[in-house]
Amino acid sequence: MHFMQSLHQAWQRNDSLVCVGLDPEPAKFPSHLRGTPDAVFDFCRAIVDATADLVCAYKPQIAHFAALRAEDALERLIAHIHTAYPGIPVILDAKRGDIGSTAQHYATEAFERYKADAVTLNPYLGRDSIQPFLDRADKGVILLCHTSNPGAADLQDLSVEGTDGRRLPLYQHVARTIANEWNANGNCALVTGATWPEQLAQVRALVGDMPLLVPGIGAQGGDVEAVLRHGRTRNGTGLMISSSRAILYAGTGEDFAQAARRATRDLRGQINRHRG
Ligand SMILES: O=C(O)c1cc(=O)[nH]c(=O)n1[C@@H]1O[C@H](COP(=O)(O)O)[C@@H](O)[C@H]1O
Repeated sequence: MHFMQSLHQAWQRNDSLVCVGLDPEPAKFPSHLRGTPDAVFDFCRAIVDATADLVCAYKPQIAHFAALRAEDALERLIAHIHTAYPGIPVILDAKRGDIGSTAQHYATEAFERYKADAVTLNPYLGRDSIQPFLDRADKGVILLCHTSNPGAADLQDLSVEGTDGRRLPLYQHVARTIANEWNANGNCALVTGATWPEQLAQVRALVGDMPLLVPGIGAQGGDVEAVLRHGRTRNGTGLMISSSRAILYAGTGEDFAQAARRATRDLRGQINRHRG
């Protein structure tokens, strides 16, 4: 199924805009799992099994697996999500971006090796670096626009001259260019951090109903109410509100997966109260 189609269906079916980020950090695992041979997979699978009816997507972050030499666990985890919970889209958070010939290999990595439904990308190298992904109409192409970190302002807020000759912040030029020129297949989405609600509102105004991936809730302190007020579409969707640490490490004992379930359910409830 197309990423956009499965995302829309998951929003409805699970009545949820919550995306659970899968960012394994073994030092934070409960002690009964620490040091066991397949701890990364077992931890993440338990989180998925405890939350699959509460989410609109999962977002494994590739460096968290690669740094642990756990790419094999990532492959098995994504396969598990597809088999056990068909229709829940998997976003591979890889933030790739390279010249076209290399980008082709990154696309193969994301979609053929890992079988992700969508991937996060850095648009900085320009359209030809993204084209191999845009060409996959069935896959989601999620481009960084205004990131959640404090340093987002260093470059993304710089004033540039747009194609119409008027000046605007770089992130708005990125949003406009992607919405008007790169989204011919309707498979693009943008990353806009929850920690920058004003910028989120600007992006929403520029891109219509395009889905926005919004990290920065939970550990980074973003405000759920502000995200909904500035980012939701007219039908009260349009957002993948992502949280990793606040869900994964909500509990530290043998019942960590149940604690993650409670944290996910609470976040879904908080979001739904502001969906309008
Ligand atoms: O692309 C992302 O997912 C992303 C973009 C961004 O602007 N900020 C951001 O935090 N992320 C990712 O979202 C996750 C946030 O994790 P928590 O702060 O623990 O919820 C991490 O995996 C980040 O790499």
